[in-house]
Amino acid sequence: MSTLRWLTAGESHGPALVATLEGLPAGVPVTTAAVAAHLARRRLGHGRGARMTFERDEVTFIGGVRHGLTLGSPVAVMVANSEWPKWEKVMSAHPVEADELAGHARNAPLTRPRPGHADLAGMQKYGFDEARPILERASARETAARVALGAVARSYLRETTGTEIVSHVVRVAGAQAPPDALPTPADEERLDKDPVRCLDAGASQAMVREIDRARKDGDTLGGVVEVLAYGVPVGLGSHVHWDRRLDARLAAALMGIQAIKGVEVGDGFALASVPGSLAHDEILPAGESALRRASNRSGGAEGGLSTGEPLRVRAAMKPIATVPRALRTVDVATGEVAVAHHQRSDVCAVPAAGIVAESMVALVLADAVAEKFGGDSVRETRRNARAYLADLRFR
Ligand SMILES: Cc1cc2nc3c(=O)[nH]c(=O)nc-3n(C[C@H](O)[C@H](O)[C@H](O)COP(=O)(O)O)c2cc1C
Ligand SMILES: C=C(O[C@@H]1CC(C(=O)O)=C[C@@H](OP(=O)(O)O)[C@H]1O)C(=O)O
Repeated sequence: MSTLRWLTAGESHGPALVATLEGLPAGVPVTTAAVAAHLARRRLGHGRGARMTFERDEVTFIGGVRHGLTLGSPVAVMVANSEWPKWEKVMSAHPVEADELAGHARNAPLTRPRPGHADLAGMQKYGFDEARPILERASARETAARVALGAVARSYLRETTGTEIVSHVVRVAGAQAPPDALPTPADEERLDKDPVRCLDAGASQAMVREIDRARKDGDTLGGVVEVLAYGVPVGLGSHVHWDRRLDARLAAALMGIQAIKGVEVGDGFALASVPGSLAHDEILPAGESALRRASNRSGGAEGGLSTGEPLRVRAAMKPIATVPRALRTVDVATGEVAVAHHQRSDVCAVPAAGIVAESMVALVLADAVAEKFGGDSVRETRRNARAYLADLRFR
């Protein structure tokens, strides 16, 4: 049940990714520069692989935007893969011999499925005898399309409810940020400059060291990202049905990111080990017609509804599955024991996953805002949101 509908298409080494977003009102400011800026943030982070250094994301709006504003029609955006000419033969309909590829053996059938990837189960399910047709779509290259749509969703949120989203890395393997280092949107520039998007300098250096050690050891790492949304109005989502709960929608969206294996809302798993008297956020008066919370352990969501406190969600990423010190597998062409296919890969993509997580949170919140406040123009949505907030007995 969604007010906004969105889809992506495209393969990792295909000509382009495309994404559409339907249901936004007219008048949302959207520029290629703003989308490109978020795509650039997604490419960064200590531990990213060689591909990030030479490939470029080329953004083109092909529908729904005119003179920098949405029209109310579906928004369609294309992110071209600048490496396409090098991959055209590999991806072409007619297989070519490996030696035609100027020394690259990339078109050799990938019959040694990589543990931790969709390779093996995908080949079995879709009836392929090699992994290429599976890995092309399973690849996290697809997240570029989501970040492009996320940039549009962020602009809609900023214009209608003033909501701003920021993320940071709270863990890379054994290196952890201090629990009190919560960033605000004012920290975004600093975070974007940090090699692992961590506010605490000591923790950031420890994370970089972990990544360098893993690279040296031919290994890979995962970690945890946290996304915060400030200025979320009270009452997004609903308690009335499981699929309308804001926390459930956020969890599904974050779990839908490649390699995310766990999601927490607020204090999440830690709440399971404390008594109720230390688990909730007491409600206190704050003047005549305002209330405040003594804490924000809930992460801004109670009973499937936003509380008006900052929204706080975390996502745990497993280590990159293409491990240079290649894992054991079976060559499905021969049935022989083998090592998994490996050419190049990220060592750690946790900072990039943070940008993708920001985008998913933006899309979920944009959907919940569109559902609650409606409107065919941004002005109408903003008016509806302000009228609702002004009418609350307590703020
Ligand atoms: C931003 C980002 C970059 C990634 N880069 C790589 C990579 O270079 N190599 C790799 O093997 N996996 C990479 N992954 C993870 C794989 O796509 C993912 O582990 C794989 O699809 C299987 O994960 P799943 O079990 O969650 O589906 C990346 C994930 C993200 C979010
Ligand atoms: C291209 C991106 O990420 C890719 C995600 C990815 C994977 O297996 O998920 C594997 C790598 O690509 P390749 O197999 O071509 O080296 C990453 O570079 C990107 O994020 O834009």
